[in-house]
Amino acid sequence: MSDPLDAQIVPPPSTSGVPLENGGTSSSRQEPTGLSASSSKLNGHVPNGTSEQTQIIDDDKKFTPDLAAQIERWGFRNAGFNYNIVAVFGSQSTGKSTLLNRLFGTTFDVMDETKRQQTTKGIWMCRGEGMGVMVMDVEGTDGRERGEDQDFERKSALFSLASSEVMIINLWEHQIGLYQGANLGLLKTVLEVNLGLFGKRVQGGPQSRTLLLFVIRDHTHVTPLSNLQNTLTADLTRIWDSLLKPPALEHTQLSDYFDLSFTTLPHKILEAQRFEDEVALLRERFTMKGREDYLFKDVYHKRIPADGVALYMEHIWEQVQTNKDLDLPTQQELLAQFRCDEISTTALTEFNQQAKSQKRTIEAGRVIEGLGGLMRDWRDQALARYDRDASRYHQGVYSRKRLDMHATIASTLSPLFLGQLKNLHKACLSAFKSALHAALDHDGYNFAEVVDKARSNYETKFQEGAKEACIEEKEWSWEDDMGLLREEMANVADICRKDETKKMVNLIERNFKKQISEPVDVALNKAAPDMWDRVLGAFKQSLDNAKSSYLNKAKTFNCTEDENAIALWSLYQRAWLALRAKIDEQAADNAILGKLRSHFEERFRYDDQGVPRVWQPDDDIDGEFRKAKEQTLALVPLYSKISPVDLSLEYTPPPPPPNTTGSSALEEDFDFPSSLIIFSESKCLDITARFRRDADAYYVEAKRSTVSSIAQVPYWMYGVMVVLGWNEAMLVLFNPLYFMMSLLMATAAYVTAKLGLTGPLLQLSKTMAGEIQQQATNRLREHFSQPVLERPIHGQSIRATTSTNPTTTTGDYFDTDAAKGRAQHVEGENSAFVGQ
Ligand SMILES: Nc1nc2c(ncn2[C@@H]2O[C@H](COP(=O)(O)OP(=O)(O)OP(=O)(O)O)[C@@H](O)[C@H]2O)c(=O)[nH]1
Repeated sequence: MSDPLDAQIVPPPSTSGVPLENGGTSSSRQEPTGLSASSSKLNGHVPNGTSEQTQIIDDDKKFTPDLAAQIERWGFRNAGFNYNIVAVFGSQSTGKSTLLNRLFGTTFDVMDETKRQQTTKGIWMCRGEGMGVMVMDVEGTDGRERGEDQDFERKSALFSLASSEVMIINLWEHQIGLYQGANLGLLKTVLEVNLGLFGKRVQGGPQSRTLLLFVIRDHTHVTPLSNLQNTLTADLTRIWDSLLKPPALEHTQLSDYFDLSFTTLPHKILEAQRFEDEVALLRERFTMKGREDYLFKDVYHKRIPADGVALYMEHIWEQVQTNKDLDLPTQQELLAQFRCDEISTTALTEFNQQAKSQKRTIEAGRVIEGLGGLMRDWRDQALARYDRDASRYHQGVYSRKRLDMHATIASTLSPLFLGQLKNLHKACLSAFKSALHAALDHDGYNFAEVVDKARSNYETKFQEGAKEACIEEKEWSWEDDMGLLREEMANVADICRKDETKKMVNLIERNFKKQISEPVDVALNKAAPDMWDRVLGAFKQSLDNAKSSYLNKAKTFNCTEDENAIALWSLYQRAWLALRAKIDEQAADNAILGKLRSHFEERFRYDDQGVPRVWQPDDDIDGEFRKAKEQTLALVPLYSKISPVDLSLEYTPPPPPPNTTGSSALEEDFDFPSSLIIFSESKCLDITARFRRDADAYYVEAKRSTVSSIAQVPYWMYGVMVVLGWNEAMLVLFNPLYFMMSLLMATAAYVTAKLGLTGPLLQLSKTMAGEIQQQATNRLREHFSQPVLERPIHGQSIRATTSTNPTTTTGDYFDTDAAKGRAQHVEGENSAFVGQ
C-alpha cells in the first residue's frame, strides 16, 4: 500500500523482548532472524505505541467509547491504511490468547492453569508490538459461562469478519472431524454471517475477501497437515453447500469470499522449543511483506483509514447489536460522511483563524500586499489537511465534501477579496488624483500625456492587485470594478481638465489685462479723434494673442471643438469686460475731469511752445480762455462712447456658440451695445458743468495774476532808497562799532563762501522767505475772501456768493461774461487794497 504521507510517520523503536503471559517478558525468547528489521521495515511508518490492551466490547455487549483514544495512543492516528487487523476465533481455553501474545507480542490475559475458567470475555484489542497490527482477542465459543446462548458467538463472528483482514480459527488437532469439537458449528456461523454481510456485493463481484487462517494446535505429526487441511476444506465446503442462500447467490463458491490457509503448531508444553520456533515462523508470515505466503494481503484490507476504525467498529457493533442488516458499503459511506465532516471542520477551524487575522486590516480600508498569495496558502493548506485525512474514505463522499469545503472556503474568502478590490479601487483612485495634481504643479506639462500616464499606471496597478487577489478565477471577477475605476478616473481627469482650462483662461485673461493696460492708458490720456482706434487696435492685438495662447494650450487638454468654442467665447467676453473695466478706471469722474483739466491747462496756461504763460494786462485772456474751453469740451462726447474713426477697427463680439446655456455666468449680464457707452447724456452734462467751474477758476486766477504783476515795486524806488539811506550808510562806515560789526559780518560771509555753505544758507533763507511769503499771501487771501460788505472798503458792494476757490463755489453757474464782470469787481477791489 502506498501513501504519500507514509514517509512522515515516525518508525517505531526496536524491542529487546516480547511480553509473555500476564505482562511478563521473556528475554530468552528470540525473535526470528531479521524479524526486527522486517517488522520495522514493514511498519516503520507506524509509531511504536503502547501495547496496552483494551476491552472494546464488554461482557454486557457494550462498545467502549475509548477506542478512538486508544488507537491514537497506539500511534495509529495518521497511519491511514498502513495498519492491519487480525482476530482470533475458537473454542474457549484453546490457547488463543497465548498464541496471540506469542505471535504479536500482545498482552492479553491468559488462563490461570489452576482454575480452568474463561479468561477472555467480550472482545479485547491490543496493538501488536513493533508492528502496525491491531489484534482482536474474541471471547471463546462453546463457553460454559454463556451456555446455550449463541447470540454473542454470532455477533462477535459478524463483527470480526466485518473488521478484520485475517481471522485466525484456533482449534486442537483432535477436534478435527468432530462436529462440535472441530467447531463446525462455529464455522457454519462464520459462513452464514458472511453471506449476510458480503452477499449483497457479490452481484457486482466480491470486493473484499477475508483470510481464514486455521491454526491446528498440539499437532502430533501423526496426521500430516495436508490430510487435516483436506478434512477441514471438505467440511467447510459441505457447510457452504448446505447453507440456505438467497437466489442471487445460489451459485457462489466459498472461494468467492474466503481464502483458506492452514498451519500447525506443536504442543506448547511437551514440545516447548519447537512450539516457539513454529510460532516465530508463523509470525514472519504476518510481518514480512515480501514473502509469498505473507498473510496481510492488500485484498483483505477493509479500506477503513486508521483514524476511522474506532467509529467504524462502533457503527458495525451498533448494527450488529440491533440485529439490523449490516450493509458494509453503506456503513463505509456513513463513516466517510461523518469523518469527512469532522476532518473538514478541523481543517476549516484553522483556516478561519487565518482568514480572520486579515479581516480587520481589510475592514480598516487598507490594501494587503500579496493577499492572493496568503489566501491561496490558507486554502491549499486547508484542502491539503482535508485531502491527507479524508482522501482515504469513500471517494464519492470525499469528493463531495471537498467541493462543499471548497465552496465554504471561497465564501469565507470572498469578502476579503471584495474588500481588497474596494480598497485597491480607492487607493488607485486617490493615487491617480495625487499623481495628476503633482504633475500639474509643474510648468510646461502636457495635460493629455499626464492623464494618460497616470491612468495607465494606476489601471495596471489595480489590474495586477486584483488579479493577484482573485484566486477563484471562475467565480470571482474584478473586471466590473476595473470598468468603474476607469470611469471614475475619467471623471476625475475631466474635472481636473475643466479646472485647468479655467486656470489657463484666467491666466490668459491676466496677461491680456497687462497687455492692454498701457496702450489704453496712453491712448486715453492723450485725447485725440483716433483715440478709440488706438484702444481697439491694441485690444484686438491682445485678443489675438490670447486666442492663440489658448488654442496652443487647449491642444494638450484634449478639449473638444465645442469646449474650445465655449471657452473662447467666454474669453472674448471677459477680455471685452476687462477692457471696459480699464476704460472705466480711466473714465472715472475725477480721472476724466483731470484729463479735461490738463487738456484745458495745456491750451490755456501754456503757449504754443509749451512755455507757461505770464498774463499781461493787454493779453487776450478771454479769447484764449474761450478757445481752450471749447476745445476741451469737445472731448466730452469723444470720451462718452467707444467709436473708432476707422470703422474696420470696430469690434463685434462673436455670437454665442450653440449649447452654451448655463456654461457661462457672463452670458446673462453681457450686453455689448450698451457696453460701448462710457457716459450717459446726463453724465456728459454733469462732467461739462463741473469742468466749466474748474475752467472758470483758471480764468479768475489768470486775471488775478495780471493784477499781481501790476502791483510790482517800480525801479526808481531803489534810487529813492539809496538817496534816502545815504546818511545811514555813512554812519555805519564811520562808527567803529558799526564798522567792526560790518567787518565781522563780511568775514563771516567770506568764510561761509569759502566753506561752500553758501548754497545751504541760501536755500535756508529761500525757504524761510518762501514760508513768510506764503503766510503773508494766505493772510491776504483770507482777508479778501471775506464778503466785501464786511470789509471796510469804500466803493460799491458785490454779491456775497462769489469765491476764488472753484471747489467751494455754491452759487449758480455763471458763464464767461458773468466771470468777466466778477473779475472786474475783484480787480477793482485789488486796486483799492493796493492803494491802501
Ligand atoms: N496443551 C496446550 N495447552 C496450551 C497451549 N497453549 C496454551 N495452553 C494452555 O491452555 C490454557 C488456556 O490458555 P489461554 O491462552 O488462556 O486460552 P484461551 O483460549 O485464550 O482461553 P479463553 O480466553 O478463556 O477462551 C492455559 O493454561 C495455557 O497454558 C498449547 O499449545 N497446548
